[in-house]
Amino acid sequence: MTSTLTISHLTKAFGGVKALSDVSLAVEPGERVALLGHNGAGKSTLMKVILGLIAPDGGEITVCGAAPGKARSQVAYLPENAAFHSALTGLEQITYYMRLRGEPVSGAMELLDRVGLGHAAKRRIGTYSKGMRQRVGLAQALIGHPRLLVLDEPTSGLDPVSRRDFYELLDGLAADGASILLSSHALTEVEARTDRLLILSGGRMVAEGSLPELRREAALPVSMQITALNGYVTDIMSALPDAIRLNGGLHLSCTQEDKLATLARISAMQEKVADLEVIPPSLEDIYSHFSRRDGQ
Ligand SMILES: Nc1ncnc2c1ncn2[C@@H]1O[C@H](COP(=O)(O)OP(=O)(O)OP(=O)(O)O)[C@@H](O)[C@H]1O
Repeated sequence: MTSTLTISHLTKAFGGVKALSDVSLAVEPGERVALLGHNGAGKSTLMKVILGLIAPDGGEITVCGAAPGKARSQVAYLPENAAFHSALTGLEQITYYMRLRGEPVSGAMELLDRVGLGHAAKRRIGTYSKGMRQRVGLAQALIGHPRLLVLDEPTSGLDPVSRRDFYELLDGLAADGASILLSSHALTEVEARTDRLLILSGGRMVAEGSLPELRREAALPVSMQITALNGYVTDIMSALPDAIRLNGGLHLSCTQEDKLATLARISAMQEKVADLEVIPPSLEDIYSHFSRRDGQ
């Protein structure tokens, strides 16, 4: 299978600021990849290089088998705050973009239906909500069946239902073979809705993989919340010397290696335990772990 996007050893500096250092990655057809990173990590710079808007200082990049910019007709971009002319209707806006891209405008209404805007197609964009404007942006990005969609924080400012609808649309595009690269600060959301996470920190790719892979690599401690049956707190604390009293229960943190042995010790006291909750490290914990590792 030929990758839709391949990047190897990419570097880009602005004056003394290294925006990208030795970044390598590949995105396959049908893959949904999330690009995470703190403010200034290099996400927008990477997207601009992919789109051919700025040239890298070093390294190699191929987009749909061509140099960035050469494959523009196969690449769609949705900026974080897509701006539209408020006096145009949704239908006029999409028709206009279709003409610019040399696409038959007869498909404009179908495209608006696809992003859930059919009912408002003939209303001025100035009367649209933020979520509706974001859908216009997505409809515009879908013109011409792009093979790669580059989306800059596409769901920021959207309500939960609009976010879910948005990701369902992306799922359909990915199922049809499109590759999706989206940046986000909404960690929990991308954990559930993408295939792979990339974490940039200070211009370097500090982690890459599915959440279970990153979780394993980070090997962060697991938390356990134990609720003792009446009168047994002291017994449990003497059997588990690392446990502390917290929020009316007992809290224990142990390494991934010790997890099963600790669970076995708790289970041996089951007549004294009312409840046990095992809390794995959150995506925020994993994200901070990798970002910190790079000195952030
Ligand atoms: N045109 C430019 N001139 C000078 N410095 C720049 C330029 N573009 C980006 N930078 C710097 O490069 C670094 C990476 O910026 P970039 O915009 O790629 O980060 P980002 O991860 O997209 O951040 P955010 O989440 O805030 O959008 C930052 O230190 C930024 O100040």
